[in-house]
Amino acid sequence: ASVGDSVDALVASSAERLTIAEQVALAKWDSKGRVEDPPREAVVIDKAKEAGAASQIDGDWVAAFFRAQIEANKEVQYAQLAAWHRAGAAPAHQPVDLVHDIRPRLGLLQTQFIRQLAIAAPLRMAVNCNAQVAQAVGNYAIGHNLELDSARVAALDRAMAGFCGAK
Ligand SMILES: O=C(O)C(=O)C[C@]1(C(=O)O)C=C[C@@H](O)C=C1
Repeated sequence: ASVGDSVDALVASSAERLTIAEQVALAKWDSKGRVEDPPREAVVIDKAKEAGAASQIDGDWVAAFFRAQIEANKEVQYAQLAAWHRAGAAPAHQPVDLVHDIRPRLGLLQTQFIRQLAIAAPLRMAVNCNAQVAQAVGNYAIGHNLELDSARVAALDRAMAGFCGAK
């Protein structure tokens, strides 16, 4: 896979992670739990840094990348929970097990992210990095018939916002 393709792959993984955010939101609707769980965020970032180190990926960069992924995840959760509060109910759904099902799925995705980050690493220092990432998100949106000004595309832009710059 080329470096350019790897940014497309990161955008696709980010979209997958945001789809899982919808399941997280359902779990939190049922449990009445808070969206933001700072100790859990610390665990997610520590694990990512550890996995990144094994692939010779800069720890500060991996941390910045996953902080953005987590922020986007919360953005999706807040929007969905508010929509369900306005509607008076969440959509009918099976029980969602955050700890035993959803977080492990996020963990599997993390492995995929690390692989893709290792390939895409040279691009983060490119002068046009932000433009390339924005373009990759735009291409994803077009390919999936998403309006560029939709909440989903905004969340994808947020999710990829930690990719460029720094070391
Ligand atoms: O695991 C959770 O509880 C989530 O809401 C997911 C997630 C994440 O993106 O990894 C997002 C927000 C929380 O603060 C912690 C982690």
